[in-house]
Amino acid sequence: MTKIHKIPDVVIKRLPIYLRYLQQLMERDIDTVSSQQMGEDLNLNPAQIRKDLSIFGDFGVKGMGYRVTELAEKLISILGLDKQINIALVGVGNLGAALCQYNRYQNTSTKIVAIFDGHPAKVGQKIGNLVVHPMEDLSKVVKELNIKMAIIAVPAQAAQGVADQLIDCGIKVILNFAPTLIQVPPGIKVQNADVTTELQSLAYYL
Ligand SMILES: NC(=O)c1ccc[n+]([C@@H]2O[C@H](COP(=O)([O-])OP(=O)(O)OC[C@H]3O[C@@H](n4cnc5c(N)ncnc54)[C@H](O)[C@@H]3O)[C@@H](O)[C@H]2O)c1
Repeated sequence: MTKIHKIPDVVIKRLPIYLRYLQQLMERDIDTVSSQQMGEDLNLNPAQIRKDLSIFGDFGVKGMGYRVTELAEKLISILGLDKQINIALVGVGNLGAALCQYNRYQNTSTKIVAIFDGHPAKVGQKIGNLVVHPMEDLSKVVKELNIKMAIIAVPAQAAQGVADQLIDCGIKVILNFAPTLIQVPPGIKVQNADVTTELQSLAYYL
């Protein structure tokens, strides 16, 4: 499917939320859903949902709402999840190992397929069915497994260096768990995952 460019990041971030919700409806054999119902269940504005989805085409059926399976398939295609996306993870410490174990049990198209660590004691260790590679193998393994997405789970002071190495190897998108801002060249996408800032913004509602 041809990608529609310049979709706001906030919209792209909502698509997997819609998809997970639609998949839950499919498990319950629900065929159609209105934007009103989606809004209520997802705690989102129905007008916002209609606006988001209309960017990608006319999926709604008047008086019926959205056909659940059809919309889920469209979202899978839009997000590029109709094929397996191989992921490299760098930093197999507490967080990296946990992410790796979690990912193994997920029946999703995004899969951690190779793990790397800079510490000699970590190299060769088995986490689930994956063996920790040394950083020296990064370029070779990334190319062999056609990896374009990576997760950074190293300490903050090592994150930029790791990001640079990943980009040099051909990585295009990075999920960064280190609490630091990474500088990347144009064309590379970084998303930061930070439990602390999430908690801090939640504190406002107390
Ligand atoms: N975003 C979040 O919500 C969240 C939550 C917990 C931890 N973190 C962050 O995630 C990161 C990892 O946390 P942790 O508790 O797993 O740390 P950890 O010390 O247990 O693990 C870090 C791992 O990175 C490896 N490493 C260090 N420098 C490296 C380099 N240059 N190249 C390759 N590997 C290298 C270490 O050998 C170690 O195995 C930290 O930046 C931490 O602040 C984020």
